Amino acid sequence: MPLFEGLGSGGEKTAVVLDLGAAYTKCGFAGETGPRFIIPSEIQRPNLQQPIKVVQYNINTEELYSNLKEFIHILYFRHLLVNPRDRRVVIIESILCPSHFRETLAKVFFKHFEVPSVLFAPCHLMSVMTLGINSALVMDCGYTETLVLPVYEGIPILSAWEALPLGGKAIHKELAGFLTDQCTVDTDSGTGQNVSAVIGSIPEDVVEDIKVRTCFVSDLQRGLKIQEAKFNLEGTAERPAPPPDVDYPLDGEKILHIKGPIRDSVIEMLFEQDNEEKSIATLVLDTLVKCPIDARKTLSENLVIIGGTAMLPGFLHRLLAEIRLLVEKPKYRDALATKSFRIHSPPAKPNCTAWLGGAIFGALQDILGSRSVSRDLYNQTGRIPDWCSLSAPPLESLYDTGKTPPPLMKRAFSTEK
Ligand SMILES: Nc1ncnc2c1ncn2[C@@H]1O[C@H](COP(=O)(O)OP(=O)(O)OP(=O)(O)O)[C@@H](O)[C@H]1O
Repeated sequence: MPLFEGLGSGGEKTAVVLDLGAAYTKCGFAGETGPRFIIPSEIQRPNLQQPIKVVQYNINTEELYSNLKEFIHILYFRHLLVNPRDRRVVIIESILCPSHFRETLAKVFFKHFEVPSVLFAPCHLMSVMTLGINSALVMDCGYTETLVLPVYEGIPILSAWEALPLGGKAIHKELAGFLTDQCTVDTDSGTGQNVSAVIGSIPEDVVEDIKVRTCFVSDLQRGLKIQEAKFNLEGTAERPAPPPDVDYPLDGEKILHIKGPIRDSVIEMLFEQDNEEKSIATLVLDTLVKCPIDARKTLSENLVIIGGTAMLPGFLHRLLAEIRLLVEKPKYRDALATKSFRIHSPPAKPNCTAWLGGAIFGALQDILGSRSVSRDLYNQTGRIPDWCSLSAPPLESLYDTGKTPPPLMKRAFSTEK
């Protein structure tokens, strides 16, 4: 329990802040400097060997409701150890989160856990809050995708977002392929054996561990040479000297020999341009081109990079070098109207920056009170305000006639009469 709660503030209890990511959930209390815990966004079912991912957008609502209910139960009663009815909730969400997912999540919180209020806060906007600035170009390079969204004077410019399905998931897939095709395993019965013959496929958590411990991002010159050698079918382009091979222990009894070239080449997929000439670096520039011309300089000088994949060693350095190379190309040179790019260092690790923004926002009790959706309001209307359902009737028109509507965002614990 946060220390300052016992100091007689007399107000409401600090809010729970939840960042439900596709790979990892970060959860803790508002006003704290980091999440209390980071756990995989998965649940185990006794009859299934594989864990079930909680963040899935293509399953039916009943199944999603049941998965979310089970997962949030674990959050409250195994990790947070607080009563859900006592605390507001701040949920960090992606702007690409489908309405049916956020509605099901809100239903779980309000109907099953009876929380007093819920606030959905966009992760890009929350990350900007950690720096005390109003405008920034935010790139989230997490598990499923890389998503760039500009925030100008505190308002996300939604029409300018750009995304690619490049993140941890894509890297793991490529790395798993390289490991099974190119590496060998030593066991008690012999050395240099084929990986798929000995262990079949490598589990994703092992692939992730190998990525985090052994892979890195090369600098621009080296990266370009690696790409050139990869796409040069005649074999005339020379690859730069690879890093040393690594022996990785598997199950405590086998040794996986990881080839050096895999360690640097696997991450290149983020920076290689695809058939449409897109990479994670072009996302930044394409977003800028879509922004009003007088906002571009402010945005390009305030880049904020969040998401766990940005924690790969060398990632930020390479991204900036790629951007500086691209701005000189004719496609961007004339269109951009800015050439200076700078990356902020937020006061948290990239995978927790959005959570920290939510924790700061959640600690501003008056603001939280006026911006959250209260349980009363939810019970009367049965839905939460959503910027993407603007064509639906306004919430006020949904109240029963003759009934006093609650204030749109009511303070659940207000002591005011
Ligand atoms: N120190 C690290 N070095 C490299 N990669 C890391 C590190 N820590 C986490 N990651 C990677 O970051 C990814 C998860 O990032 P993050 O927690 O931002 O994603 P998420 O919020 O769960 O997913 P999404 O943003 O798609 O919803 C995983 O692929 C993980 O392997």
